[in-house]
Amino acid sequence: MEAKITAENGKTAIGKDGSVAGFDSLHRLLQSSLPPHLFQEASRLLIGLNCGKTLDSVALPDPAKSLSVNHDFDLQAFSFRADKESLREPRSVRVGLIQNSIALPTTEPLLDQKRGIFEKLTPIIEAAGASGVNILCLQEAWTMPFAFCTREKKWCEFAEPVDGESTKFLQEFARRYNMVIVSPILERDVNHGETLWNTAVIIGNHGNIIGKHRKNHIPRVGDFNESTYYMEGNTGHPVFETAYGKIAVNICYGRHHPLNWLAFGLNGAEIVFNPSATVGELSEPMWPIEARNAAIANSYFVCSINRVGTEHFPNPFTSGDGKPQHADFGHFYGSSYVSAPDSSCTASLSRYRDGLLISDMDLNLCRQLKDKWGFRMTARYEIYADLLAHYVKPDFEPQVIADPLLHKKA
Ligand SMILES: NC(=O)NCCC(=O)O
Repeated sequence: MEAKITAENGKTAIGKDGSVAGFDSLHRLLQSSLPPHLFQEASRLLIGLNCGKTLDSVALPDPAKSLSVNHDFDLQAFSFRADKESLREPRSVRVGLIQNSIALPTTEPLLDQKRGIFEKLTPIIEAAGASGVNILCLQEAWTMPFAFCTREKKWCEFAEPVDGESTKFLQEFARRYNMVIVSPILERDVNHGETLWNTAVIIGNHGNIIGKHRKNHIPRVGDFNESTYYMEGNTGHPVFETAYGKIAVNICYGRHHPLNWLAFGLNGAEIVFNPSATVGELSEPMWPIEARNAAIANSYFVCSINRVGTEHFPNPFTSGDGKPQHADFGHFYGSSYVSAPDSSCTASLSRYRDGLLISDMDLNLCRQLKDKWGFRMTARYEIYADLLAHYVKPDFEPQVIADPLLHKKA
């Protein structure tokens, strides 16, 4: 495709459809615009090298490819290597991430909207199953539009108990494909007064529910009025030991909190999923950095997922910034990707199309990076524990040593 780049003087080249000047992603734009040797160099600088080489793409089986063509979703697959070890076998796992737009307008009956998403996701989950994915993760609050900008309470009807309809829907696939599935939903806790939480349900590869994790950090930024709906999570930083490795879930806004990432690492996570819902104007420059940095700092893989498209709501709302009322959040820019502990990462999925990103990873890479860089050994946790223990007390005073000359009269 010809590049139609129109960005000038700070004007954006993002198309109405959410494309980058007609391309699915920045990566695709560069690939199409640069001569191959320059693209290779740009790629090396932008997404790094894994064990000294560019990531290999992985050939997927024909049924998966046909599903992506017939149901119009982006399908990409990559493979991360690790060095061969003498005393341990490779620990290879195939991970799948799904990003998608909603299926029906937000004005349709809620049940139709939810079932529409189930229907839309079915071929994408089947493509993951046909590709032999071991662990699959969906996007944040995947069963519903991301209505938390509206502050209207009718959207609470989408909330489900951990063993509700969406879990039952996914348990079938988990059993059929021997696949662990991470399912981020709006949870209704029926045993505690029907309270609401933003929760990831972990479904084991036998269709069993292994456990759940509730989002720790809730945004109070822009139109993200999520604190109107549910409370800060109370499940700590659990790591789930699955048939395919130790996994954890850092839900969306938690990615801005380095200690949140650290805590999952301290509990032994090898892969941390970051199912998200975030929009271009707010966070797009942060998106390629934060998860990748977390993967490096904590010697684990991070799988970042963002939803796709612009969701319009029936009633307009304001953002408290003096700007005119509006009825959408802005564009959810997709761009799901995987980061490895050696600082390499995959190209991202489309900025505007539904997609399935598959990544093979040898989990031995986590310990290899710990041995190489020694971040855990050099971390000096005790001095930070001491600082934090003081900081949370009301009588804390910052350790500031002022230049005595600063306050002397001339
Ligand atoms: N869903 C959510 O927490 N979004 C907050 C916005 C952001 O973190 O980019």
